Amino acid sequence: MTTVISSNLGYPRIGENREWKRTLEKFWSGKIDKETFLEDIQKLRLNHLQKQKDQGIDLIPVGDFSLYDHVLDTSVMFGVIPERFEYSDGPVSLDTYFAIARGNQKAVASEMTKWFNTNYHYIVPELNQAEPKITENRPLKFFREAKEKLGINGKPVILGPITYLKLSKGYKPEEFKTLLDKFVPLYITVLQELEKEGAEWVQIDEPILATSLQAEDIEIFKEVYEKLSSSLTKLNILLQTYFEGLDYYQEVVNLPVQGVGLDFVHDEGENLASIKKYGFPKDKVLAAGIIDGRNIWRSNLQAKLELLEDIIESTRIETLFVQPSSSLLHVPVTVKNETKLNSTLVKALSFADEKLEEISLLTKGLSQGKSAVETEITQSATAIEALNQSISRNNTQVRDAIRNLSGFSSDRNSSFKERYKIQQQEFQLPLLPTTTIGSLPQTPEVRKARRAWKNGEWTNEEYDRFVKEQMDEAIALQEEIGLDVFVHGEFERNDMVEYFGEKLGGFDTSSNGWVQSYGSRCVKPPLIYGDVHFIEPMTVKESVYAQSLTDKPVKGMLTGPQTILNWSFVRDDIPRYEVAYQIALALRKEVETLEAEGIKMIQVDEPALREGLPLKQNKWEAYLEKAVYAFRLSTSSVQDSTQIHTHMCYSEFDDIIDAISALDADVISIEAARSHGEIIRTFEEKGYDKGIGLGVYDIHSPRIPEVKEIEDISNRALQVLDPELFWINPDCGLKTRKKDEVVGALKAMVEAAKKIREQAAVSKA
Ligand SMILES: CN1c2c(nc(N)[nH]c2=O)NC[C@@H]1CNc1ccc(C(=O)N[C@@H](CCC(=O)N[C@@H](CCC(=O)N[C@@H](CCC(=O)O)C(=O)O)C(=O)O)C(=O)O)cc1
Ligand SMILES: N[C@@H](CCS)C(=O)O
Ligand SMILES: [Zn+2]
Repeated sequence: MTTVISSNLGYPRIGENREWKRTLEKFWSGKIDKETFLEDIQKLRLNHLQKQKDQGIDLIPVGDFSLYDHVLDTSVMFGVIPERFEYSDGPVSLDTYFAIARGNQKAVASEMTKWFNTNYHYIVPELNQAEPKITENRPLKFFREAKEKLGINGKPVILGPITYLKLSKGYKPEEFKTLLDKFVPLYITVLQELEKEGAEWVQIDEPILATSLQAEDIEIFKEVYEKLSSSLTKLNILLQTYFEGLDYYQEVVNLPVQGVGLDFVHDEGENLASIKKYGFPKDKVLAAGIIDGRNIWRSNLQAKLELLEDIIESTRIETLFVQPSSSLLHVPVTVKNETKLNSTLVKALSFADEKLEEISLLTKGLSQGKSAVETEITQSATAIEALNQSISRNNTQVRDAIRNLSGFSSDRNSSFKERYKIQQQEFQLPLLPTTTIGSLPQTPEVRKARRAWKNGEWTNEEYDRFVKEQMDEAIALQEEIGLDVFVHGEFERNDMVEYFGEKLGGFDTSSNGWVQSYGSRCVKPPLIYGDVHFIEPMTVKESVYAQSLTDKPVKGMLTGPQTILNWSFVRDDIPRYEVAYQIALALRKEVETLEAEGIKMIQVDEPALREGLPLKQNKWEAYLEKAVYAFRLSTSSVQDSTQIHTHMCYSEFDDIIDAISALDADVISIEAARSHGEIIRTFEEKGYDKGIGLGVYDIHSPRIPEVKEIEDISNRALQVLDPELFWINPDCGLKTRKKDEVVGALKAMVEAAKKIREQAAVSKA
């Protein structure tokens, strides 16, 4: 008989009403002092633990809660603090901790990047000549707190040494082993102290195991985990993987640890297949991640129980943990406050708290027999069936369109070269046209106005008038600055994805379904629950109005199919690519409407195209082919004279440059300011033969760049890119910046463009 234990991997930090975010921001702005801040935060942390306890979770994670980011927590615990923050010794202060994440007067923040293929961002550790040391045994601190305050014997969570180092920068590949040798003894100390304190299990997260690794990496895993294990006598190590199946399944499950956590949701069936083929060591615990930690759909408990029974049958293990497929960090807190969604949809949802309930129910079902949870099994099946049968999932027009996709061309009428000539004629733009990426500052005034409108304090007319006034100001400002191609400013949008979720059919938006994106910044991913379709124009009113104010071209501004898909919670009863095609067809109608209403440049942003890449490289080609097709489906029906732009804000570019070119956009603007060198090298090697704007300044910083800096960065790019095709623009949208920062920076950018044009004219003469 297998013993079954319920477990969790991590709980959302933000609180039911984003209390975490509000407390952090109050502290940062000096509205509360440190003591109040720490008290409020502790209340929240303990409340999260208590909730998990009340939900009947046996193994509750501790130390997963963070004041900003868990990778930063790991760096700070090991004293990995860049020199510019002037840390010397002893405990790391809150000021230093937040300075690394957010920068301060003297030092720029550390870089932030995507956590695997999620929309969560971590702070990249800078290892440059790091001499790591333990500044504080963080997991121990939170293990003690849970025990003392709530009587919980928690499961400390630590980011594993190999994943930590692989996610870091500031060292050469050949230095990896030497660095690891410095960190492993510190991990041993942390674990031994936990053991002494009475911890039974420690969860060591090594999600890097779910990516494409080399055989030598696995050898490193063997060495490291041998060292960790042999230094412990009682503490059990749970080696936790997530987000994909394991290529080196046999090697991983045979590592010298007491338990292995596998993702049975996002692995495309690979982990189960491996278990069936190779078995699972009987003396180890299998921690089965079977409740989706990254999506929000209620589980069919019957199907999940069958899967668990299959796992038990195939392994005959003594102990099984039932748990989510990953930390619940990636899903909102609770469905209970969702009072505005339709009842069919709301019954089919499961956020973090409901997922914990599902885990408890499955544990009970396995331990006490199915009959113990018969009612809940029926309820879950009924809720899911009702959504599947609903009219929203059976839209014949959408289904027919998807069946007949060949009826929609995904090719423009003419080649880029021919279009280029026609568009040059049409727009008469100067050499090196200047533009921005779309959003202008979302000031507190703009957010307040939207809140007033959403709360019913403002009428539609009042809100429309307000948005128009913002556009009047924005167009006048762009005239004054002297830009060549304008934007309307995106003042009407809460978010570049949520906004479309509010307007497209097949989508709904939750009231409180927030998830952390980076630091205190959250996003509210819309819910794609039905067949996606165009209802009415979504952006045309604003674009047409803004265009009416100027003779300069104003770009229509849309978010692309892959990005809408990636930043939404997507139905899981049909393939994701099919949903992307549905979105693409809806966007195609919007593009056609914009064009028909006289908008001659249309930008379709795809910042999440790269983030959506599967973690395993052998799956990239299939993904990219579909993502490129979806983009082309959205944009290809326009006339040759209509200029299609796209934008991507990430700098790792070289490995997907062919796919980017295949989008066949007339102009792409990409983030480049922080990694200009690398990008230029990519173009040196591979070239690029369509319109391109490399970001010439970093929009994440409030700093106003010097004209000379922008000139230099542009001139370097112009050594490898054709000046006839080169655009000058910032890295990304300007919504998070203040107005005066934006004006200063854009004026410098326009000035730099003028100077480069003058130099070009001189050298031509
Ligand atoms: C480009 N990025 C995006 C990603 N994902 C998206 N879905 N969207 C993106 O733009 N992923 C990668 C990056 C991540 N970057 C960011 C940047 C900024 C934010 C951010 O600022 N988030 C805001 C919430 C934004 C929002 O939707 N605001 C609503 C208002 C909601 C609200 O909090 N209202 C307050 C009142 C506000 C007031 O009075 O001033 C309330 O109700 O109490 C809106 O504008 O209507 C954040 O604050 O976290 C996120 C990701
Ligand atoms: N058009 C959007 C793109 C962000 S990636 C903006 O400017 O905010
Ligand atoms: Zn961007």
